[in-house]
Amino acid sequence: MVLIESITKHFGVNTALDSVSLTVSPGCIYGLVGTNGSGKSTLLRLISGVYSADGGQVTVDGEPVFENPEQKQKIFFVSDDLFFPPQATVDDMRQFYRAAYPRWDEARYQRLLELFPIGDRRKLSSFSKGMRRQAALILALSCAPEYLLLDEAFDGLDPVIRHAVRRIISDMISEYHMTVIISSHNLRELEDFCDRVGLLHHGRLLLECAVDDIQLGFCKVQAVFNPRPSEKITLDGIRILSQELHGSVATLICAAGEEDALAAVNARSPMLAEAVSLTLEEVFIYEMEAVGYDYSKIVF
Ligand SMILES: Nc1ncnc2c1ncn2[C@@H]1O[C@H](COP(=O)(O)OP(=O)(O)OP(=O)(O)O)[C@@H](O)[C@H]1O
Repeated sequence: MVLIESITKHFGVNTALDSVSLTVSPGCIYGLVGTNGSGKSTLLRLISGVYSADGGQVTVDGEPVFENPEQKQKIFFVSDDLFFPPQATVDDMRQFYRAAYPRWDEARYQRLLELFPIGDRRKLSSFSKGMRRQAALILALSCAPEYLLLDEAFDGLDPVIRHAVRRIISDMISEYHMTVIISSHNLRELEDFCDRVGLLHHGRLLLECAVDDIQLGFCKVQAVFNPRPSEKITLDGIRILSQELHGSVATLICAAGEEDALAAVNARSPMLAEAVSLTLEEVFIYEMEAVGYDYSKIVF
């Protein structure tokens, strides 16, 4: 289990993470989403023990990771900014990781090389961006880590490879009791892939929930009012993330399930009201608008 308790990280005067707490349960695929510079990579680096925290603590299975080589053997971090030694081939990296990770799975490595035939004798520096990503993922999965941390790791992979990698990871979770934390801006992909998501903005955790609960926790209600409301609509006990009024039709984005939101809207006696669920991407955009991160009205 990954336990993050009130973690804070500063870079000079810049606060990259501000008292973030969350728990990632074993066997979970946890998606980290957020605006650019919101602290996703910093959080992954703290979990993997690359950085030490300035406040709070991160533990993996009850132990800190920073300067703890034994704990680090359980964790594989695929950075968004891949680094390989300039002359290295995939085979060189295999030898390096095989020595570093006790659960290295040679049969899986060979199988992955057959599936993704990038060649293990060519210099990694001669690979395309997508091929380098494939190499990093082949090596990461062959290490069979207990905790796999992926920082925008599917970036640059073609759709077929992305799909294949997602399937392999899902299979490995049960086979190796693996836990995955992945950051990405591809919310559609995370929605299909993850069990839970955390939404970061300016170093703070704005939202944390199970992906299945998004449908229970958010919806869009469209309602026709006659007469047209003269003021902003408020609903008893329901947070409205965004609202628009076009003529007599109001569109309300509510932080509530469809049933509760409809009941609250119907209490205002509209002529007609209906609710639809939201995607993760819509929840992301409306939550961001609610905290002033709103580019929707910009016109060039
Ligand atoms: N090594 C560093 N030195 C100084 N500042 C840093 C460093 N790493 C991150 N930061 C700052 O910390 C904040 C969070 O950065 P981070 O890379 O964690 O964001 P992110 O959510 O991964 O962003 P993106 O989605 O753009 O990749 C940013 O303001 C960034 O400038």
